[in-house]
Amino acid sequence: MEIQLENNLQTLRSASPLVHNITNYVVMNYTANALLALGASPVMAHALEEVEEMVTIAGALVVNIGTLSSHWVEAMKLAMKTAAKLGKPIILDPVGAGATSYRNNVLAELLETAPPTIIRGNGSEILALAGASIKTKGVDSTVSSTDSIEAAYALSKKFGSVVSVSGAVDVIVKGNQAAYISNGVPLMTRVTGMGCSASAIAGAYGAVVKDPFEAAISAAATMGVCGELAFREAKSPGSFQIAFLDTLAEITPAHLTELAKIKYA
Ligand SMILES: Nc1ncnc2c1ncn2[C@@H]1O[C@H](COP(=O)(O)OP(=O)(O)OP(=O)(O)O)[C@@H](O)[C@H]1O
Ligand SMILES: Cc1ncsc1CCO
Ligand SMILES: [Mg+2]
Repeated sequence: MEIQLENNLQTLRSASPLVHNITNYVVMNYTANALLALGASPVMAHALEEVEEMVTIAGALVVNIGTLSSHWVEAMKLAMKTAAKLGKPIILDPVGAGATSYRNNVLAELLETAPPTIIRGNGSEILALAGASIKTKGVDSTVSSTDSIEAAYALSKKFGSVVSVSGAVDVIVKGNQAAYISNGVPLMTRVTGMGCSASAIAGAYGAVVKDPFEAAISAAATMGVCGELAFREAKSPGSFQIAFLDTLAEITPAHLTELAKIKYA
């Protein structure tokens, strides 16, 4: 399988798609900055009164349940329903799945509302979403991405979604296909919002790349390669956050093909 990493980044930058995010208070600002830095156009909107219109003008919808509450859930459902009707890609980040029963129940409702185009979460979240009785430590994973491959396949088959599991190796699954991306640096787990940015960037690629498997791979490779490049400049959490944003803006398509480590199975 040949992924057009370079073309996809160029297309993202020239199209600058509007990405509609319903995301959490913790990462809202960082996620918007990450999308802008890479070349997309973010909007954060969660009012029930406007999500329908916003999805209509957006290229993709990213739903992140990080700091959910009941009003937001209604807006998430309406936004997902609208995106599905309009054929726009839906990215679901099941933040904290497996930590509380409220999160698990809401996720079940969201999955019933509309099947996501891409589900992007860490190992624990993907296991929990697939129905395993796993206890996620708040929003942090307690298992490796490679321990959730079977869960990722099961979810992909059940919902027809691409499932992207982040970790030391990112595992991306669609049907019977899998891609393994060995980029990134462990420091990425020491700052908040890297996973949420990965999901938002999957939305940006999803808006411009037809095949969601390819979009998810491009997003994970972009995150991982940017992590490695940023780590050349910054070795501590605070400065790394800033260096990572700078790198999203500075990364060239050639960097991606030079540094991305992708294997297919
Ligand atoms: N040990 C690691 N080595 C290299 N890269 C990593 C490692 N762990 C995570 N990453 C990278 O960090 C990014 C975020 O993945 P992570 O699994 O931490 O997401 P997450 O748990 O959903 O994050 P959050 O909820 O805090 O936003 C991904 O791009 C992933 O590839
Ligand atoms: C720390 C945290 N808590 C709820 S959402 C969030 C951001 C990372 O997912
Ligand atoms: Mg996360």
